[in-house]
Amino acid sequence: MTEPTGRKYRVGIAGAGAIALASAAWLRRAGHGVTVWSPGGRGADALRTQPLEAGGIESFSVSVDVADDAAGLCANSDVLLLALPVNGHRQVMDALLPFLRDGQTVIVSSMASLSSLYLHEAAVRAGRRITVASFGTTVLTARRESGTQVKVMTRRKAVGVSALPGTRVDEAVALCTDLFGEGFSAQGNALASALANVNPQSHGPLAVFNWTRIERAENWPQYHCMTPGVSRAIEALDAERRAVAAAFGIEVGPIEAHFARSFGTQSEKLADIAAELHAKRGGPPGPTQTDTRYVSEDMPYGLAFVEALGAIAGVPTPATRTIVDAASLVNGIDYRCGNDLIDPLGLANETVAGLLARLG
Ligand SMILES: NC(=O)C1=CN([C@@H]2O[C@H](COP(=O)(O)OP(=O)(O)OC[C@H]3O[C@@H](n4cnc5c(N)ncnc54)[C@H](OP(=O)(O)O)[C@@H]3O)[C@@H](O)[C@H]2O)C=CC1
Ligand SMILES: CC(C)(CO)C(=O)C(=O)O
Repeated sequence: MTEPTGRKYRVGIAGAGAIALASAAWLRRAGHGVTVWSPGGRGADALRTQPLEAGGIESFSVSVDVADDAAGLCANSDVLLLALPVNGHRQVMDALLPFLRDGQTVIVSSMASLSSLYLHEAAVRAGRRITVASFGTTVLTARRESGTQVKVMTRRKAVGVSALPGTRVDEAVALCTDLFGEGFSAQGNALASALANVNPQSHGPLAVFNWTRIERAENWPQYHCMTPGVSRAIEALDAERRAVAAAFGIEVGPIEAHFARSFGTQSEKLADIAAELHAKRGGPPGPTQTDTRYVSEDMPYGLAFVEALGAIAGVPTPATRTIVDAASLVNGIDYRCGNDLIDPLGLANETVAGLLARLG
């Protein structure tokens, strides 16, 4: 196991939402310097004058710095952490790129749709030697409660890390361990990280089959509403995710193992895991806005991406297609058109061997 060295870093966090604020609080408390940047410009304003308060599994408050723009964030940081929905990755990566320095590492949490490959290839074209590390999930789970308050629900015990270039993966694991503590291990490549992200497979059916609750802004405990039927749909999507990964020579564990690793669940069947989580935690509440990232992020960047990979590898993905179609129909948005990474990554003309070669 990699042990922390005790080295302290200046960490720049792009994002001011739940995971950005939770990570800021955890890193600052561990003694790292932290600067936060809200890409829209306003999300971190209150932190200029007030402390950041963490609640949930631990309660404490810290002070963090706030950057005015991408240039200020990069100038003040040894390491960058991207903590925002994947819808914003391309735009934020484009904003950061001119200011990244050789030797810097950018950690993408959580990564989907190979956004980290987009950044790494853009950096190479610009003559920059950076490392892009990816998690297919987050270290913490959290909800933002206000501009200065975040509720942290979990610190995951095990998180996989991949790197671009792939040769930098051990350094990426060591860096993450220095920042957050133990529990990080090397993941094969960035595609393994992207396909280890199970949010789309769980959030997709959860949102589609609870859509009236979302539209009516009802209070619905997410795991209580992950009923046996919804769990069956999630299992079907999960089987397709794993089949697509296998076609690229990547073995990803089943969603049940993800829940056991992240939340310590004991049950074997997904519906029982959901019941266990509901009994243990009662939450989190399901989303109550129709632009929830459970659809706006997880459909285009998660499920439509699995479909695109399935098309490359000749793996059918009918259950995934059904959920993307249903979400598109019910929300009046074609989620297959909403992924701004598939085109610049050139996935329409890619092959299995060609894509794997770019991840080395
Ligand atoms: N919360 C959780 O427990 C978990 C989250 N994740 C994943 O982690 C990532 C971050 O999640 P979370 O922090 O909860 O998300 P939030 O919705 O809380 O993130 C909000 C932040 O993202 C920025 N943002 C949102 N959309 C865009 C965009 N299109 N362009 C630029 N910036 C944007 C906002 O910008 P601004 O400041 O300008 O308003 C804000 O800073 C997501 O990929 C999510 O799926 C994964 C597992 C658990
Ligand atoms: C907290 C949790 C587990 C809920 O699905 C999550 O992954 C998210 O919010 O994205």
